[in-house]
Amino acid sequence: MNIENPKFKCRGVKVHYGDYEALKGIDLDIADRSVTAFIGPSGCGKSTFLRTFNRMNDTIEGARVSGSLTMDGQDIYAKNVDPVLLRARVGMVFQKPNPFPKSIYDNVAFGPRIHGLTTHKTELDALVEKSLRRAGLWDEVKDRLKQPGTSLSGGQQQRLVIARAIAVDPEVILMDEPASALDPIATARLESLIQELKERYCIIIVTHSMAQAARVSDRTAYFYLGELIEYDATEKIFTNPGDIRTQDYITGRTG
Ligand SMILES: Nc1ncnc2c1ncn2[C@@H]1O[C@H](COP(=O)(O)OP(=O)(O)OP(=O)(O)O)[C@@H](O)[C@H]1O
Repeated sequence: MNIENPKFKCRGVKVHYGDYEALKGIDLDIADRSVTAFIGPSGCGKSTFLRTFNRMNDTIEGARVSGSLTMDGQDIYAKNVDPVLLRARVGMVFQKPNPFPKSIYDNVAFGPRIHGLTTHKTELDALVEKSLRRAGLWDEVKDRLKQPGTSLSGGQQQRLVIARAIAVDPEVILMDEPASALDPIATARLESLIQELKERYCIIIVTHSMAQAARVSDRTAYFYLGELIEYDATEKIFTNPGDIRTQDYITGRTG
């Protein structure tokens, strides 16, 4: 589908694990300030593809990425790109909330400290508060910032991890099945947060829940066996898919 001024442009993106071709040449553009969902049966390559956007596949032994992937027109696999800096611009939230074994405050302050984003304690305090507010967690934790991040509920921990990503001022947030460990109430909370965050960030979400993709995303990409089968407005994908394989998946005949 045609997207004006895309945040990411992927052309012929392949990923191999050793000899195994997990992604077979993906062409797709991702819009800024919107939510893009990746769906498809288990093993189709959604998570593998998600990890290409912040070079997390670099950390997996035997994984090899080829093709072209640009962010704001710049090749993110160019030799002069520092993956650590890239990952601050393109944050990631995983399936299981993974707060560091530190206080709530220190979880959020971690990135800004490493990247030297603030010079004074008051500035850091303000940044921690702003990040927690944006992640919709401030009111619940403002009186217990010194307690361990792991003392929070699963849904709160997931929002803490989002606050930690937000603290380094990213442009993109990648989410790999972020609600799969959450109960329905925490999931609803997370979904409404995603809706708020898209006003500011480019969000890409991998989800097994088609209902969730339908609720939160603007565009949906359907993958099958390492190929992109269909990519369109979410409403179109779920009401009138153009490919029989997409239709089989959304109606529960595949996967
Ligand atoms: N580290 C790895 N080493 C070898 N093969 C891998 C590795 N990670 C993924 N794969 C393989 O690549 C393919 C795509 O996996 P991936 O995890 O991206 O799929 P997925 O669509 O996200 O699946 P799921 O929905 O089950 O999480 C699968 O066949 C998987 O077995």
